[in-house]
Amino acid sequence: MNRFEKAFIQLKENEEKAFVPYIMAGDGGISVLKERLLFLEENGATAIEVGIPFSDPVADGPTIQEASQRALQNGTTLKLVLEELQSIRPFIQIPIIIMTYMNPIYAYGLPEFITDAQKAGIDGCIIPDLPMEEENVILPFLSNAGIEIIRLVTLTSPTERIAEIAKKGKGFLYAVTITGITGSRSSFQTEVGAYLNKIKKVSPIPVLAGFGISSPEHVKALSHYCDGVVVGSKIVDLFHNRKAEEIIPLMNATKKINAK
Ligand SMILES: O=P(O)(O)OC[C@@H](O)[C@@H](O)c1c[nH]c2ccccc12
Repeated sequence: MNRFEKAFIQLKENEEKAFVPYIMAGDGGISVLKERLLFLEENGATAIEVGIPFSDPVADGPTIQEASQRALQNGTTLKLVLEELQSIRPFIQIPIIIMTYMNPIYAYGLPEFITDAQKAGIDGCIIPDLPMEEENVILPFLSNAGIEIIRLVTLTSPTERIAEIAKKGKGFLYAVTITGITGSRSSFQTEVGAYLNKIKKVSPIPVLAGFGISSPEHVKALSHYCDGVVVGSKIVDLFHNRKAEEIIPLMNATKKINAK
């Protein structure tokens, strides 16, 4: 049983929904990564997405683009992050997911990336610019290393494609809730509930909603239709502005006591 399966069984037993925060590694310096991961785990994160800074994050909005720039200016590299995660791994029990584009992996060297990600104890990867049709460049190596690909589906994905993608994974399915890039939003398209219900019907693995989620109300509303949420920009913003305590009510919105 991998860490994802353990995490989701725990959620089911606690009758809670998943909360997966995203942070940018190296934003605030690589030295704060451990304390931020510990803080998120201690406050109820189901798993954590660790972003690798990149000069051309095409799927990211301004908040994460700026975090990426700060991390790059701090001298953050994929190698540095994997080394730091290897030293942090023994202290963190929940799944750790690397969020990176393909370019940093190619620049690092695919075999070396797989070796070092496995040494770091990474459980999953989100690679937004790797469509399912092109996965075979890396999937066999990740599978051998016990690393899951967390796949994305979007509002415009046909149902058959959603079903096909959902059947390939073992971690969770990432349902993107808006047509566009990452970044906190004030509202969602009305059909997002029906969209999440449709995905839940065809997915054998947990479905998490992500993009634009930035308040406890959003967390409750969207996790009603699926197995939980991913929150990135809001978390990046709160850490950057030294308001980490405001992350706690966001996470608590997925807890049983709040689930109305
Ligand atoms: O920032 P938001 O709107 O809360 O969305 C989550 C997102 O940041 C995180 O999952 C992520 C960061 N970069 C990405 C690129 C593609 C897909 C997902 C991501």
